[in-house]
Amino acid sequence: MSQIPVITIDGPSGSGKGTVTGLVARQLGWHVLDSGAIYRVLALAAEQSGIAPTSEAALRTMALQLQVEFVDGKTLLGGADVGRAIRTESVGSYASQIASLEGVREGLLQRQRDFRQEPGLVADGRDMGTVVFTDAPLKIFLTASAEERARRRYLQLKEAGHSVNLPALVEEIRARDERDTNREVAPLKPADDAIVLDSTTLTIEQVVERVLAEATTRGLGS
Ligand SMILES: Nc1ncnc2c1ncn2[C@@H]1O[C@H](COP(=O)(O)OP(=O)(O)OP(=O)(O)O)[C@@H](O)[C@H]1O
Ligand SMILES: Nc1ccn([C@H]2C[C@H](O)[C@@H](COP(=O)(O)O)O2)c(=O)n1
Repeated sequence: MSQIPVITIDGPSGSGKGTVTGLVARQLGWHVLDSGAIYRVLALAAEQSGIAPTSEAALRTMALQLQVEFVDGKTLLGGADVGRAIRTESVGSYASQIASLEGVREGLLQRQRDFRQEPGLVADGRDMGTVVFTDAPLKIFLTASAEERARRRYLQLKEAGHSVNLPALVEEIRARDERDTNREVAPLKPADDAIVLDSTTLTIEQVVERVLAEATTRGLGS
């Protein structure tokens, strides 16, 4: 397998993976893979085409042909900017449903591995350490309580101008955890060799500092 280094950051929704991934990658000068964004774009495309979240064969074909690009901080689907549209809880929930299908995961696997480019990659998702980059020299499993994650998501969505309801968000996050953790294919769980970090009472800076310290210990990014 490739020797290009990868740091995997897996964990449940709202644990801070995306934020920490971006900051760690910036500090190291590495690339970023937001694998959840790819699942979300597929979910949006499927919704728009009226494909049911259970239509595995159609979703696998769509996964293999998906015209998704990440350009200058924008997420493009067939050239259209869908960065805002994919961030709703409804698309997140649809993404979580289709992500339980083996055909969908297979259809997206190589696309994710192609992000492994010099000088290195920080990969954010649910199965980065357990399936996609099993040989990563540093694997982090980032978590936080469901209430704290819902609170963070509430503030984030409100700030982005979405109308939100905190108790509904807690329920939504719990339902998504349940689906992501209990699915048969690539369930959300720490890799055996992952470092588990609970960020419930940590600031973003503290989490980033800890990840960078673990990277330094392994001689990464120096
Ligand atoms: N340690 C932290 N303390 C406080 N707020 C945080 C912390 N980590 C992340 N946040 C905030 O929580 C929100 C969710 O974080 P982020 O989007 O990075 O989570 P995520 O795990 O990538 O979620 P998802 O998997 O659903 O995309 C953001 O607004 C972020 O600024
Ligand atoms: N590697 C991944 C990334 C994402 N998913 C699924 C599960 C999530 O509920 C959904 C949206 O991801 P998010 O943007 O919230 O990180 O996509 C997955 O199964 N595997």
